[in-house]
Amino acid sequence: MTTTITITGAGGQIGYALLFRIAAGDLLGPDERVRLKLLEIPQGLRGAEGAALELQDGAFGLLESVDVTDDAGVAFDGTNIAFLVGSRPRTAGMERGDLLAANGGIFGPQGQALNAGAADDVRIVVVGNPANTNALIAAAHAPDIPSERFTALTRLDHNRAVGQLSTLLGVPASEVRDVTIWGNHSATQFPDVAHATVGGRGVPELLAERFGGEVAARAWLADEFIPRVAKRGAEIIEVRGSSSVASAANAAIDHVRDWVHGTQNGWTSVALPSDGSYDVPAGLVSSFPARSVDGAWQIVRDLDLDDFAAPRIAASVAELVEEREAVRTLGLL
Ligand SMILES: NC(=O)C1=CN([C@@H]2O[C@H](COP(=O)(O)OP(=O)(O)OC[C@H]3O[C@@H](n4cnc5c(N)ncnc54)[C@H](O)[C@@H]3O)[C@@H](O)[C@H]2O)C=CC1
Ligand SMILES: O=C([O-])CC(=O)C(=O)O
Repeated sequence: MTTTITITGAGGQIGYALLFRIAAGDLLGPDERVRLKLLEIPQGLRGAEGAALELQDGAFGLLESVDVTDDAGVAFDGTNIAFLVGSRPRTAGMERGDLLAANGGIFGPQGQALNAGAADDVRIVVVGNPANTNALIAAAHAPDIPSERFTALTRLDHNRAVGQLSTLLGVPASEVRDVTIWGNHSATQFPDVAHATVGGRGVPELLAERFGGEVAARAWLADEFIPRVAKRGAEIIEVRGSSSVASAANAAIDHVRDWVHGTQNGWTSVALPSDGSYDVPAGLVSSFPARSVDGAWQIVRDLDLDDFAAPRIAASVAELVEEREAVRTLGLL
């Protein structure tokens, strides 16, 4: 079998990190051949062409072809999986709101091109920020594609939360299960450990042991863990001098691999159009706990939300509603 995969912004940093992992089989496994389609704007084409030359030099056994184009119609024709990465990254001092106007205009035309040419089984993940609202815009321009095929990446936030717990509790990341990122891929997100477990024990209980009581554990969550995870993107920008790249590409691969092959080890976090669960307005692209079953995301339902969680989720959802209003006002929806 061969899968056609489109990567937008393929000449940029995350594109460069993604391409080689996909070609090496990290996305779909060692038996699935891939056809890569690299979309760039004219000024980014040389970067994508250079990456294509290096892909050739990698002599990847699974790589059937690589096409580089600045025409979205060509890039999305027949695509089975689309990574929408291309957009301007945030730089020091910028908040995601600043990116709405700068990047929102990219996703309407790309939604239309996907609608016109993508394969019937297309799966789309938006990485470019502001990712949730960009996915909302793209879905709104693709009436023939089921809206649940449009997702946005909060797996990086999820992995960051798992990484923090793994380090604190001194356990391998693979033992940390059922963490949830709720809401927007922004500083308002709510990384939730209330249902998380390690080795069959609840994380809240383990944190209470570690910090000497439930009150101290909650204080650590509110004052250290949540802001650390939610603002990790800014921390990386400050330390590296540019935004997350390899970890973002890794998360995008985790997201699509689990979508195609099914989630292992509990649930994960995915931003997808709400069906009204947990009082998130229907249609809003918000992050939820989700499992992939038979190739489709299913929101994990009926989790109890206490008075620590509910207002935090509501605050992030309110930000998504504001973003939706802002792009409506800009005429992008
Ligand atoms: N959701 C997430 O967890 C994360 C999202 N990001 C976001 O990912 C995006 C890409 O980041 P980087 O690769 O570091 O940026 P980059 O600037 O290195 O690459 C972006 C590429 O997109 C291209 N591009 C711009 N408009 C395009 C269009 N209309 N069609 C196709 N290509 C287009 C540019 O020419 C450039 O080559 C940024 O928006 C960044 O904020 C970054 C990290 C994590
Ligand atoms: O913070 C940024 O601008 C890049 C990003 O989305 C992240 O690292 O989570």
